[in-house]
Amino acid sequence: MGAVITAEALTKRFRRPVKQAGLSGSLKHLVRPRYTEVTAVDEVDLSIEAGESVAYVGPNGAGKSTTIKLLCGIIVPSAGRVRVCDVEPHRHRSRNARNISVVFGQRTQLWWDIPVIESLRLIGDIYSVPAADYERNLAEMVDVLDLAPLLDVPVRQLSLGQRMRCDLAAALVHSPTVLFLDEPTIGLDVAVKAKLREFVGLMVRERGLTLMLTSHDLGDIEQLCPRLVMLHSGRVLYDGPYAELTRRFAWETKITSTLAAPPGGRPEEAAADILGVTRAELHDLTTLNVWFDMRVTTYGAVISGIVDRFAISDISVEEGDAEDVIRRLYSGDLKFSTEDVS
Ligand SMILES: Nc1ncnc2c1ncn2[C@@H]1O[C@H](COP(=O)(O)OP(=O)(O)OP(=O)(O)O)[C@@H](O)[C@H]1O
Repeated sequence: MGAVITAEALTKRFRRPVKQAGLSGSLKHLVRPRYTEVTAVDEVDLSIEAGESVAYVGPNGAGKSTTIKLLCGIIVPSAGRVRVCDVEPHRHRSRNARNISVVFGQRTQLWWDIPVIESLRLIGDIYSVPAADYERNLAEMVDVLDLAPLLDVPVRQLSLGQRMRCDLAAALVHSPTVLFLDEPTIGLDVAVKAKLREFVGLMVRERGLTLMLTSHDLGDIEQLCPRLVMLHSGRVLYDGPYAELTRRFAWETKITSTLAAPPGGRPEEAAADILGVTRAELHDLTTLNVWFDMRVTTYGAVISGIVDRFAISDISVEEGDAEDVIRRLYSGDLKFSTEDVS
């Protein structure tokens, strides 16, 4: 099967007003408005095949939501090309809407005051789902998501986990080709998270659903998405297998040393002086954490540098893994060079 989602040099720029603080700032802005331009999505290339599950990750402000909005046709690109199921989303919004579904962990698409089953029926009607397809779809989702006790309950009376299960069912009533999940497991307990992931995985396997997921939850990514697209400042920083992230980015390794006694002077500076060390921190008087770049030095050289400078009673090494890379990406702590940005 061919690509379901394609983006070529997809770019979205926003104009943001520049205002000085206070009343005079607001008045000046009224008289002579000034704007600055923000490039939220910057020449992004993407090609996602039917049935693929892709995690779309990046720190706050990286451009994830803006990309999803472009793919949903809610906003118009400033430059570049985008197609979802052979439709230009912003030009044919309702045709695009038939092919996609979006679930936001923070918001519901169900009607707050009416029973869940009524919402599902309404969605079926809006999308003109044939009655037999609707019944078959509903029966499968009620079964797999264990919805039977919830169908007659108004949405406002549901717990977050119950509501998310219903929201997922609602998203799939019209059998979309593409599902966008935005932080689907935020705030859910471990058991509900597991159930949701299992359900989404099943839909991908059985229905050939194409999944694009944004999540801060590494479990979601690890369990659902073999492929990961990492975004930073609107640009694609990495696009490849989840498993290869470590080789590419986890070159920073940590050595934790327990010092025999609290060191005098400036221990962090002394440690940072060792070739290849990227940073050093002292905790609880005698715990010294040193991070180094595996591409420029070796464990042996760094350990001997530490031993030369400090009296050590214990030492341990912690290699980075994919989880660590993503955690550092989200915290803004991931170090990468401009060559990393494609
Ligand atoms: N309507 C808008 N007007 C002006 N700037 C915007 C608008 N929407 C987004 N931006 C800016 O575009 C950039 C990307 O925002 P976006 O919401 O896509 O990031 P994100 O990766 O989804 O972040 P988060 O994880 O915080 O949701 C940010 O700098 C944001 O301030």
